[in-house]
Amino acid sequence: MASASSSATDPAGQSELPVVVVCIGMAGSGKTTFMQRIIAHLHAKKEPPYVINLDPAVTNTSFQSNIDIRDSVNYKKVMEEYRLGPNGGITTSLNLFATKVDQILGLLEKRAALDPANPTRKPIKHILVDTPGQIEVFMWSASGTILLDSLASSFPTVIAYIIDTPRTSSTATFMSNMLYACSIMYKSKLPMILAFNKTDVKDASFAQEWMTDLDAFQEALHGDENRNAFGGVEGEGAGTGYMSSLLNSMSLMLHEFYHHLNLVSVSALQGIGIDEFFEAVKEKAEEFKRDYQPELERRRAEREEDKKRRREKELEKMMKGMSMGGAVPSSAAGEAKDEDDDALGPLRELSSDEDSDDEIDDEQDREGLQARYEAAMQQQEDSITADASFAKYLHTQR
Ligand SMILES: Nc1nc2c(ncn2[C@@H]2O[C@H](COP(=O)(O)OP(=O)(O)OP(=O)(O)O)[C@@H](O)[C@H]2O)c(=O)[nH]1
Repeated sequence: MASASSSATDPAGQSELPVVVVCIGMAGSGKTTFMQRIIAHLHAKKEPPYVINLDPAVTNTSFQSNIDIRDSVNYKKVMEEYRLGPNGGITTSLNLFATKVDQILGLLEKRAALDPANPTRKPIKHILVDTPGQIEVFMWSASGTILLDSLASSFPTVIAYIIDTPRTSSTATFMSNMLYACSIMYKSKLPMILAFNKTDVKDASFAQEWMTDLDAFQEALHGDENRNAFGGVEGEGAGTGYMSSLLNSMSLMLHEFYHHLNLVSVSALQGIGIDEFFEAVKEKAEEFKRDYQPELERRRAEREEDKKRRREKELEKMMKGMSMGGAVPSSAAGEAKDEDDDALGPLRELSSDEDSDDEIDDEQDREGLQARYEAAMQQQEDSITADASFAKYLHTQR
């Protein structure tokens, strides 16, 4: 796995590592239109990006993805099989897809390097990731964290938070959006760009002012208060006084957080501000290498150590279990796999110039538990898929 720490080059030292831009935005913020716009922009610059769709529930996107979660996971089937609602279906689909994270990274690393067999093909410069509109499902799920952490441990990674500017122009909606952005940043621990979208309808200069001048925000707050914009009766819980003082305190707290953000005004519809957006991406990628990388490296080393300890413990337990009860019936592993097989298919990559070996088969997934156990003994660097199967088996043995 390439490490984002290895200066800015891939393991072979052949090319600059691409930047991962993860687009996050509330439903209706214009995330899909924005994705479409930045993809078209990069194509026009003859720097086609590598696109990953992580939204299993999206019915149609106006752009093509190189890796699409929908090719591997059947969201409707997941809901049916596990009797889940829409959000549970998205979470479980992401969980299933997260077991393929090593394969995804393998494909990305291949595309990030020069290909001696195809010297005319330029290594990719940008990896664009689309996420579900249900932000919390992605940001606060274990699989969302695994996917983000894995990307960030291999490539400089930046979050682009898309905001619906016309719907963020009151002090209360502005503040709630900023709190959301703040929670995403602290959860992901990644540099963030705020893309104020739809500026063809409403200019984002008010946001720029509120983020740099605390007095200006407080003045706007008093204005809203005087217009009784918050409703309610003072002193009765949700009334004017309460809301106003809450927003005031939050603005004091968030003022420090604003220093870490880049704000860009864009219109995905009209293509305004896209060059500025990519300037911000460049800046944030540098910031990632300078400020975020050391912390990520430390966390990754900690996780690896922890994983190794747990694996050794599990193997020890397994050895004991096998010597007492004989070999594990292969049907146990087979049954467990069958359950997932219906909903989870192999990872596919859309590529016009790749050989068919880019369609990664799941041969290893199909091996019995015994074979997986032996593989784990031989390879210390086994995949998450094997870990998950082990954990599943051990769980059933408890
Ligand atoms: N005026 C204007 N409208 C925009 C802009 N970007 C997107 N829209 C509109 O906003 C609406 C929502 O856009 P989408 O791109 O579907 O937004 P989304 O965030 O992907 O929404 P979901 O698909 O519900 O998650 C559509 O009607 C778009 O045409 C923009 O820059 N300006």
